[in-house]
Amino acid sequence: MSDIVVAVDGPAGSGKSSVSREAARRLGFAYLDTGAAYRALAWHCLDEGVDVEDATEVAERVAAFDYAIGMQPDHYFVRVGGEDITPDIREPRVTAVVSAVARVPEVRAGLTALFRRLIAEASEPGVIVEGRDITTVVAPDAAVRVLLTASPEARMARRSAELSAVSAEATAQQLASRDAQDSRVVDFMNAADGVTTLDSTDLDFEHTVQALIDIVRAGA
Ligand SMILES: Nc1ncnc2c1ncn2[C@@H]1O[C@H](COP(=O)(O)OP(=O)(O)OP(=O)(O)O)[C@@H](O)[C@H]1O
Ligand SMILES: Nc1ccn([C@@H]2O[C@H](COP(=O)(O)O)[C@@H](O)[C@H]2O)c(=O)n1
Repeated sequence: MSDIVVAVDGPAGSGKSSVSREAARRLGFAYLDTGAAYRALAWHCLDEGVDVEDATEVAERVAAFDYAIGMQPDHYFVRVGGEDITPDIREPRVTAVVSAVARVPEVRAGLTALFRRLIAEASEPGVIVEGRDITTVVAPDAAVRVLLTASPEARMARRSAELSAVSAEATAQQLASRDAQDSRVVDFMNAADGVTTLDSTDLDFEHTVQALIDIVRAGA
């Protein structure tokens, strides 16, 4: 079991995955991308022809969800039923439905239990866990708790730069719509008590990684 748990939450495009993964790599920590599990379950529902708006049907898929994720920063993978679906979970068709899957209470309970098990099983000296409800629900007792934010304009510009095939307007609309849907389920826009806010609006990637590492070293 890791001695140091670092919980990182924040809105879409704030840099949670990329910054957490790089900080974990430099610290020699494990890294857990929790959004990948919600995405993988959404992918699985689409693959099986499940109506993602039918909460009962979606909930039925959680108990037997055969999921595996790589937690080493340099060996990241996502598998369902042994099939590697690492790139597939980022497809727009998955992103479009993941919030509907993530709002089902049985899904949240099942995946929260899975995340806690994965955190407990990590053997590295520390683990950085990122998502939307890590500081408040999954690991509220984490040694270090961070809300990674950036202005909507900065987040949209960063996401647009990644998705050259999609218009900036469409990207902005998708990001805002996902944040709006997800905010109905968990509050990741405001730091809970004891959570440190890291605003990367005016920081480049390198400075943001360094700022997170500094927070970890000061708090652990
Ligand atoms: N401080 C920064 N300055 C510039 N670009 C950044 C910064 N932080 C992250 N990025 C870039 O912004 C993009 C979005 O980051 P990332 O995918 O890590 O966000 P996220 O919060 O995990 O998003 P989502 O919740 O939608 O998965 C990536 O291309 C990443 O490299
Ligand atoms: N702790 C979490 C993490 C994610 N979600 C849901 O999954 C979606 C995808 O997350 P990404 O970080 O990969 O973008 C996200 O939009 C949420 O619907 C969650 O609910 N809780």
